[in-house]
Amino acid sequence: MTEKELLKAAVDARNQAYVPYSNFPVGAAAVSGTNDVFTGCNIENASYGLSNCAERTAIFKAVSEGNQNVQTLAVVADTDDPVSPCGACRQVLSEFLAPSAKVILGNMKGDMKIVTVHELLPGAFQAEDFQDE
Ligand SMILES: O=c1ccn([C@H]2C[C@H](O)[C@@H](CO)O2)c(=O)[nH]1
Ligand SMILES: [Zn+2]
Repeated sequence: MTEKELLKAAVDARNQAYVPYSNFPVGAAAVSGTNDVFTGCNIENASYGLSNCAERTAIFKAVSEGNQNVQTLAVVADTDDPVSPCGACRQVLSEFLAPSAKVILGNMKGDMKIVTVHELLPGAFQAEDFQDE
């Protein structure tokens, strides 16, 4: 799947966003190690803090269907510059994407920026920091 195709999948997922509070729909698409694509949107809640971002929805869908290694993740929103994932999502990305994995950031104008997970969150908290081995 090309970067453009993956962004298109994220744009389609964005149409499913449940955003009555922010009116800021976001879409994401995660490619698994076996090249399956899992899409996600942000899903908000009347108890605001329970809202889930598009990136985490997509990653959690991948994991819940047996894909713990996400290769590439695309995210898109209607921002001036390519959308910038929140800190919580950066941490979750670092759990399921390799440090060098590609994250494709986009907006509705078609701007695109490709970064690595490490660039998004250098020094991410890791299981190795507290587990044996
Ligand atoms: O990268 C981002 C940034 C924000 N949001 C969501 C959270 C909330 O629903 C809305 C406004 O912050 O956008 C995402 O889904 N992804
Ligand atoms: Zn987030």
